[in-house]
Amino acid sequence: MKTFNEFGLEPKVLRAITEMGFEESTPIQEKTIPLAMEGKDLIGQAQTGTGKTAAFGVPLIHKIQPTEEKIVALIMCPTRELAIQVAEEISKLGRFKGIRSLPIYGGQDIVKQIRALKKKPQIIIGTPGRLLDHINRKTIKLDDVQTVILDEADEMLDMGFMEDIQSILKLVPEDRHTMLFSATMPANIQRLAQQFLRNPEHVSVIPKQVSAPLIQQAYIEMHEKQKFEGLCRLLDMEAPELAIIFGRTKRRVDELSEALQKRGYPAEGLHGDLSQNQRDNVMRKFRDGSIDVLVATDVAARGLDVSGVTHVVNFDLPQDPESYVHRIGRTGRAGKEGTAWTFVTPREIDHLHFIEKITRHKIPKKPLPSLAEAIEGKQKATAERIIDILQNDENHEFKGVAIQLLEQYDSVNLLAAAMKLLTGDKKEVAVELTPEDPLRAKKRRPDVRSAGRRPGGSYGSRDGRGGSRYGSGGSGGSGYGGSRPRRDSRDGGGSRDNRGSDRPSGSKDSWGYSRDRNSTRSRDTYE
Ligand SMILES: Nc1ncnc2c1ncn2[C@@H]1O[C@H](COP(=O)(O)OP(=O)(O)OP(=O)(O)O)[C@@H](O)[C@H]1O
Ligand SMILES: [Mg+2]
Repeated sequence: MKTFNEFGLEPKVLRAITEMGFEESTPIQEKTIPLAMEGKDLIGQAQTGTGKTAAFGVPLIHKIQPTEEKIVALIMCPTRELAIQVAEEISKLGRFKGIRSLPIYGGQDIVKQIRALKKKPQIIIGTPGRLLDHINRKTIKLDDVQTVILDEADEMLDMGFMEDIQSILKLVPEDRHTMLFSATMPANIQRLAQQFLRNPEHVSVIPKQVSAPLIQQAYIEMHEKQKFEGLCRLLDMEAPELAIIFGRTKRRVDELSEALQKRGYPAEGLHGDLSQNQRDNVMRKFRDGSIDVLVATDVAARGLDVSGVTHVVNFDLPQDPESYVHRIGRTGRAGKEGTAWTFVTPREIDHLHFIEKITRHKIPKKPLPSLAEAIEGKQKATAERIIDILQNDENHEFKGVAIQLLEQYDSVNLLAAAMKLLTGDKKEVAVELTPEDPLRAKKRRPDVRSAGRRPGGSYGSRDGRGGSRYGSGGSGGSGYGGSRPRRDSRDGGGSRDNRGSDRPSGSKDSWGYSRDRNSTRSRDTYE
């Protein structure tokens, strides 16, 4: 691999890269940085966690001049958390050069954003809904934008965002430099992308297998009712450093995070119905390790880079193969190993095989961890915690009382009692989750396509204030119909709950399957 010195980058950019701890470039960086520096339009595809952000960030920072007093680059991301994260990386890269960048996303005080915009950032990293708000208020002008980047491009050009992206790109000068990035790039989306790109180069460093190779994958077959106990056993057995558990719906995420807390796991939920403050708090706690378990909808599936995530669990099977690839890609990043478990109910096995087929990776089956394995794992983790304290914390204040106790009791019994307390067994706490319907392959209905319009067409839905991203739609095409029956809001959640989301169209993609847009793919209110 090339070192960053070999790209002809200016010293201030190199210094930032070194400070970030990057030595060699990753394959996608090696391929795209020179092309991007030449100003070539491109589609960059590489596995999750392989440094696509710097692949576009480095050449962008290299190109922009700090003296510029207008917005010259626009990066668009599908979720608020991702916009924040990408903005952070861009700001690190631009720090010595004095490049000003600003994240712009829904849920944040717009007045505050307007104030920050007055400082004349050169790069805006935003979610489409809020960007449009600013464009309409004339607080953001795109007339001078020279570079546009779509991170998670397949998601951004998919039905939910397409209209917004089109409206935004219409306002950017045509002779711009455009780059699209994602780990997945279905052919129909690539075709769509052509309209935004000029003679693009398709840079793909995807080997045979789409999912990242450092992720050990497995599935466990179990009934819906066994899932929660199964998850607790798995968490006990594996003792993750940090884990992300994906649930299908917002309700699921709420119930599951609460249930885990009841059982003594430091868990919190993330989904689009939370306030931005709540979302920020949950992410901050997860990043700093004050919680070990993040329970999330697909809002956390794309792009998020949290170091220390050793495990991903698909508590519910994802709807799309892409979603599977991105979800499990939250672990096994930047050369680290990770483990991904997927829970599959007997009726969903066909759907799992479909995901295997599309991602070209056979997922091995593992048994449900036994109670003995769970206990053993938990005990081992507790022992490790004790040893860790023993080795790192010399002067703790419990020594006096420890000496007293040891004079009165047997040392083994004493330690065993302390460990029992530490292990915090709360198995007796009863929890109940509302069952989810199984996902399964089923015959499609005949082609009944209709336009996918957002109800009301208001931008409000983008900020999680209600309204599904996708209006009513139909299914189209033939072949695989990986959908469940359409789910309506059974718990009064209405369209705020993503379970009613419909996505029209059903064209074949590069992986040779029909994307069923009438599916109830686990969509969240992304911005
Ligand atoms: N050249 C490099 N050397 C070492 N670490 C790197 C390098 N480039 C990026 N990284 C680190 O690798 C991690 C993953 O990078 P990044 O988030 O850009 O991946 P990605 O390809 O965008 O993944 P995803 O498809 O999930 O969005 C980050 O923590 C980043 O700081
Ligand atoms: Mg990324």
